[in-house]
Amino acid sequence: MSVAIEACDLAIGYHGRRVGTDISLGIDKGEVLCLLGPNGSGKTTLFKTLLGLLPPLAGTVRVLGEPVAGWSRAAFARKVGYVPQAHAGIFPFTVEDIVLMGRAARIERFATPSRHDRQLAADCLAALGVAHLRQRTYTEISGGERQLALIARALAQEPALLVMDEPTASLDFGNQVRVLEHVCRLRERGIAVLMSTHQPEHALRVADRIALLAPGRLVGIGESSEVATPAALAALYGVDATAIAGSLPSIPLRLPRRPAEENAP
Ligand SMILES: Nc1ncnc2c1ncn2[C@@H]1O[C@H](COP(=O)(O)OP(=O)(O)OP(=O)(O)O)[C@@H](O)[C@H]1O
Repeated sequence: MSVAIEACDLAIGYHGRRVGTDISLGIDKGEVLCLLGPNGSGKTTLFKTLLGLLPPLAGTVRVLGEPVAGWSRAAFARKVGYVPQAHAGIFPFTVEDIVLMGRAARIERFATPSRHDRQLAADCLAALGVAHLRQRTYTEISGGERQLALIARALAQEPALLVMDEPTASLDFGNQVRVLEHVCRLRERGIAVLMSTHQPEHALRVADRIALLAPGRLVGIGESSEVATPAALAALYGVDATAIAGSLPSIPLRLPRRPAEENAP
């Protein structure tokens, strides 16, 4: 089974109000698909529907071959990681606690995290350059630091499929690059990644394929350089194509596979 997610003729929305219709897409293992679309076009709604957090208004979603509604939450959490848009949080957990929550589905009920779980949590934080935040209180760190903690939590899940909603939003330039490099590493390890971004240049750097979501419908999906053209992006965002052309990268970010990283978070 190489298909991680398959959505067919999906209609998405809330309480019967349709946000998007006729959405069909698939993601293979070891593939990065980036979703681009203007504010309010339905990216988060689509992600929540693909993850079974919102019921589809029509159509079907299969995750790793099974209908999304058929998964138990625990089994789903062992296979699928979700990085939501960073939220402030209300409970004063430490950052380590937040990351260990990613291990919850793998820890026996009533058991405490093992030495391995703690080491993995530390490794995930270190991989994102925020090992120093481990004992800090989640509600007392910056928005960008929270974003990195949520990505570390998803990595600690050791998922087969990772869905990330604007993972680079609110990150500084260095952390944006670190996260994008990490996305490339996940691909090398055979993990499927679905992510949204407001920065087409990020999508062009890491994605194998790009999907364009205009309000209400998918207007393009395919090979990144063929889909995210200046003309298509200009139409999607309602701006002049000449303003976009010079800002798009021509070289994708491809990291060499390093054996030592095979088992890294
Ligand atoms: N809980 C909700 N109930 C009803 N409508 C909602 C809800 N959340 C979002 N919407 C609406 O659904 C539409 C799509 O919103 P969504 O958050 O999916 O867009 P988005 O593409 O992720 O936007 P952004 O880029 O701004 O994060 C918008 O019109 C929004 O107002």
